Amino acid sequence: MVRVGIVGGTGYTGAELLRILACHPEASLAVITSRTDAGMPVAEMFPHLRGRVDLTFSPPDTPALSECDLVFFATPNGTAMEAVPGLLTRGVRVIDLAADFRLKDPDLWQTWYGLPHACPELLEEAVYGLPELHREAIRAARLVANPGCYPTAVTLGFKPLLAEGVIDPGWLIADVKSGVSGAGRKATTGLLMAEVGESFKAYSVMGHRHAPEIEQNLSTYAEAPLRLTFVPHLLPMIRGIEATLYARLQRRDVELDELYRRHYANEPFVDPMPGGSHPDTRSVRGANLCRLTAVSPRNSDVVIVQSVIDNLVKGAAGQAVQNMNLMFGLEERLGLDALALLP
Ligand SMILES: NC(=O)C1=CN([C@@H]2O[C@H](COP(=O)(O)OP(=O)(O)OC[C@H]3O[C@@H](n4cnc5c(N)ncnc54)[C@H](OP(=O)(O)O)[C@@H]3O)[C@@H](O)[C@H]2O)C=CC1
Ligand SMILES: CC(=O)N[C@@H](CCC(=O)OP(=O)(O)O)C(=O)O
Repeated sequence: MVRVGIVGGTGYTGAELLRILACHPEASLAVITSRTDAGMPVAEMFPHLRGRVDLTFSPPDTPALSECDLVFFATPNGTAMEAVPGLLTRGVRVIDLAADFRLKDPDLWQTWYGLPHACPELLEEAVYGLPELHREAIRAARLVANPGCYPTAVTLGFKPLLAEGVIDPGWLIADVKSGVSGAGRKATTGLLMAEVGESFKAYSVMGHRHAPEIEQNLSTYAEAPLRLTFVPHLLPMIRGIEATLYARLQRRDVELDELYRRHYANEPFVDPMPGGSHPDTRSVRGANLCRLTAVSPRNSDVVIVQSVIDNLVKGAAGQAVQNMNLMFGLEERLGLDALALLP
């Protein structure tokens, strides 16, 4: 059994970790933290866990975290980096669901996250936790940086085309939409139902912190400098991300369905659908899955990729458990077999 701790257990990704881990046959939940709700039984805050999780929230400075095999940080950006060095020293492995260890360049991190990195010496060691890119490194990692939700959908969508030299890396567009749970559980006026309901908007069009993360992922596969336009949108729904990706073909001798099928043939959590199908967010709601498809409309040199995930599952907690399975030599699918919820 893997003895697991969760820092930040009252947010949406923490709650999603609890939902998945409560049914995981090889994980034993040992500690879960909250500063605001320390002392409260978990099942009182989250009644769907009654009878399944018999823990009480502890403050995040509890020494019990040091006795875990693995600690997940489901906390705001800039939190994990303060505690991670101490945990690693005590032999505890860490998966951070926030962005603290995702970017390799500490100056770039400071530019986008607004504060100096507390432990830049760990950035090189940290493994970016997208199993479809770094499976072998994740198995051996002490510290995994779980990807952002938008970068998961966009990276998995563009990667086959770049890796096989099919598109021009100098002209990539990612038009991506997210449900409001992507912004977390904290009270924010802009996320009230009366603000987001019956409305739809783009945001951070001048630059979003996920752009450098996506560029870092995809640059490895690009033969020339990568130029990405990334525009996120907020949708009046709760869960889900849909990424519509555009690129210019630089080769026409490629059968896109075959390319995606071959590229993801051994990936348990990526489902390449036939061209002409339209993956929708409800087909992945609650599931640890990215569904995608690529087409090039007739007489056009543009390829359009559609990629969908549940931001809280393949975009966060599900992917984190997939990484845990790899790190502890468990079957990669363990605890992650849930199908999507329909409707
Ligand atoms: N929501 C999503 O779809 C995704 C989120 N992420 C990332 O995952 C992380 C968590 O996101 P999410 O669950 O949405 O966030 P929430 O805002 O919903 O929850 C944050 C949690 O962290 C705790 N917390 C806040 N500040 C601190 C602190 N200084 N020390 C310890 N605990 C703290 C909070 O509890 P308390 O204040 O009581 O301690 C709460 O439990 C974020 O970095 C987010 O960017 C990544 C991918 C997708
Ligand atoms: C809808 C919405 O607001 N989404 C969030 C992204 C959530 C996330 O995954 O961001 P991290 O990199 O911090 O983990 C945003 O745009 O800030």
